[in-house]
Amino acid sequence: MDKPVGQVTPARKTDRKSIASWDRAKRDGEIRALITAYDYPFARLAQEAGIDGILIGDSLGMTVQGERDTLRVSLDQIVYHTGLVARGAPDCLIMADLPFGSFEAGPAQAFASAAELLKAGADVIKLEGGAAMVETVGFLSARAVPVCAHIGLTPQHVRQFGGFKRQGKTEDAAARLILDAVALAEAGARMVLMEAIPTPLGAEITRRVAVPTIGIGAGGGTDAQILVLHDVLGLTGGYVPGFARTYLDGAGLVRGAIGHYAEEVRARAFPPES
Ligand SMILES: Nc1nc(=O)c2c([nH]1)NC[C@@H]1CN(c3ccc(C(=O)N[C@@H](CCC(=O)O)C(=O)O)cc3)CN21
Ligand SMILES: CC(C)C(=O)C(=O)O
Ligand SMILES: [Mg+2]
Repeated sequence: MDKPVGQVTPARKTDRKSIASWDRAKRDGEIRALITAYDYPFARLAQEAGIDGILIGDSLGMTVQGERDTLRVSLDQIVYHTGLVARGAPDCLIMADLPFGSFEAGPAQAFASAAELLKAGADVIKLEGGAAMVETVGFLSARAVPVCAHIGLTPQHVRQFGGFKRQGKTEDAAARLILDAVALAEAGARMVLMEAIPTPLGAEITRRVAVPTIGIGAGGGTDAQILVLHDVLGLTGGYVPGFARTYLDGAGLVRGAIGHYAEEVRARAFPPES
């Protein structure tokens, strides 16, 4: 860690909320950083720390709800958490996940769900899927909904994949992901997020699409990086993907503080005598 805990980076003046600013950053070769967050205090801290964008990810099913996958997260839950995060980080790009079951039935279902997320404060909605989602992405894009297309390891496909498995490992699979990314961008996607794919493939897709790319476990060749908040802070109870980096022993700090408080109560050191 370079900085003491609690030190606040001065607010960044550069525009990081408008999608146009992300296009500009790609053009200028300026890399950007996103993180997930699910509530007001962490969103506020992320903005103060100078993060460019915040994702209200359906990973909250795992990090916040303690589930083993993301499948049971509801649209209402993402709407609720998006409101909290948007209030905490008004200067960051706010991206919200369309959860499993809220968009796959067709473009009309996707639009109704996406509209709820924009009303809750999202600047961009993210949906998982490749070629199968091209029509939906076109429909949303023509109707005022900025879309980020999520390809590669799409956790909502965990049953189909048979686990959280890295994608794009064969030449065929890599070629298909390139075609998917190009088709999604041509259909109107304003961003493409790639998860758990080989580094050269992440770089190749970044060159092939005009829109900004975001990578997680996709190597250093993407226009932006994203990680899950609880992994960064050392708060994830359970499996942390190998590509994540933990910058803080959050679990140790929190356990220590709560333990200290409980100890003082038992020792009658808290509350103080009045
Ligand atoms: N805490 C947390 N961090 C994340 O980054 C994250 C979540 N949760 N939940 C939703 C998805 C799932 N993620 C993952 C999970 C595993 C791999 C991975 O690389 N898996 C190994 C082993 C898979 C296996 O068990 O066979 C691989 O080599 O494929 C990648 C992304 C990323 N996302
Ligand atoms: C891991 C990121 C990309 C995500 O989709 C989430 O947090 O739900
Ligand atoms: Mg997600």
